[in-house]
Amino acid sequence: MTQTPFPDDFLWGCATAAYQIEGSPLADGAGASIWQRFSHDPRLMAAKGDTGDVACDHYNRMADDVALMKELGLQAYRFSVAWGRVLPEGTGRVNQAGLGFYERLVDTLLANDIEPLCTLYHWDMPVALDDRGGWLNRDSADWFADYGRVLFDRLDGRVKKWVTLNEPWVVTDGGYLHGALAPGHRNMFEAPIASHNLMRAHGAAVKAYRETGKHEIGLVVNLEPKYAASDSPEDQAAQRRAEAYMNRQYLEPAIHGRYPPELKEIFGEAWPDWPAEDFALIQQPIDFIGVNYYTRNVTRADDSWPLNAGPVPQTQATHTTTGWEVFPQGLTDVLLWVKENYGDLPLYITENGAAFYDPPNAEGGRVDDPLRVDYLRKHIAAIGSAIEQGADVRGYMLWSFLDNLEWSLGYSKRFGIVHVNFETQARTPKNSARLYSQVIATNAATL
Ligand SMILES: CO[C@H](O)c1c[n+]2c([nH]1)[C@H](O)[C@@H](O)[C@H](O)[C@H]2CO
Repeated sequence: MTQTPFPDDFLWGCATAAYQIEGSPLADGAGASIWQRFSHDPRLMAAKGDTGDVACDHYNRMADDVALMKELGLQAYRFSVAWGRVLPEGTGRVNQAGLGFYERLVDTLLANDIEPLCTLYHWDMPVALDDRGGWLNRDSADWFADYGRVLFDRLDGRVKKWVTLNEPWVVTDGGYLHGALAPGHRNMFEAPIASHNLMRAHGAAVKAYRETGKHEIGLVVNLEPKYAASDSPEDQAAQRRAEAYMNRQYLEPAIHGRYPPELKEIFGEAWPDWPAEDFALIQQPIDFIGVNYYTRNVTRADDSWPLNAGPVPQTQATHTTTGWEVFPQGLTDVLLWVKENYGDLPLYITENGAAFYDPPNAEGGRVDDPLRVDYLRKHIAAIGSAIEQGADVRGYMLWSFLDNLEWSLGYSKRFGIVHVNFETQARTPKNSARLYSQVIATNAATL
């Protein structure tokens, strides 16, 4: 066994999101979100009948869940706020009961020496705002900044690491282009507009934070490194298109104040001419980049796929139950890619994990998940390799603390290191949780 020590102040935690774990989406005056609407619509929801009405019942079990985080040795916890709990109409009236839940969560985390990392937007826009155009409305930047101010005013200081958006790419590709996620639109002309307004909202929230905030705020992007299938010009071009569309579309404007040129080629007439002043707003300086990494893509020119860029199946590799290749080297590569292309901003892995088949019930209080143990060992070692090569990685938020609602795929895809019996709500740490506790205790990767 070889050990790779991590920096002394490296932050080990887990990540979740409000709609995936909380349940009680309309409790205590909360306003419904687009995921409440989407999950209850059998025309839209792939896993029909799986809604966030109960989920992991975290809204009622928060104190016990934090105690379990403490027992496992977590040093940090990345959660998201349900916008509609705090602002039921999305703007204006503050619902103190909803804000109070997050204040209790933060205080309970701090009382257990667990650092809170707070994500403002993890996909659950209030329906009241979606009915006003949602991310298609340029006013969404102001709505989002005002929502951020409510949280900054109440929690900044106790929360010292803020995230504006979780994965704007998934929000627009899933929610506006392909319709697989809320709000379920399928419109090539809408996707760039939603995408651009999300980034304007990101910038507006960062700007609002700088008015009073005394700590750190960043952006979380999903990065899937694209490896050209061959040196052919066609495959090289396909790799560039795929990389621009998924991996550069948000970091380029946030860091460099521009879009990759490939996007106008990809969207054609659906790509607007953006007002120049928008980029000054979007490019507000941030304190860190959050990287969500799950897998890679070997990319070839293939006109049966969008962008004329399709995946080359890696049939020799292990795959997760979501169909993703297990490829730890991709995490090392993508962290170094961020450093090379976007400079030396501190990086956090804000999500990494895997869904493998786990039994619905824990037999005798144990859940053996060897594939997840192996996945975590190798991906944590991959981070160590990136750090050794100069990437300034500051922390790792494992996805996820609990088995939870995997969006339109429902409860069948289990990402948790803690098993949830959704009949009884019993929590059972899996063997991967025990491994993670060892990693945290030793502050090292062991392979
Ligand atoms: C396509 O992979 C993305 O990076 C991604 C994967 N995941 C995510 N984004 C989301 O941020 C989480 O809410 C999901 O539960 C999680 C697992 O699917």
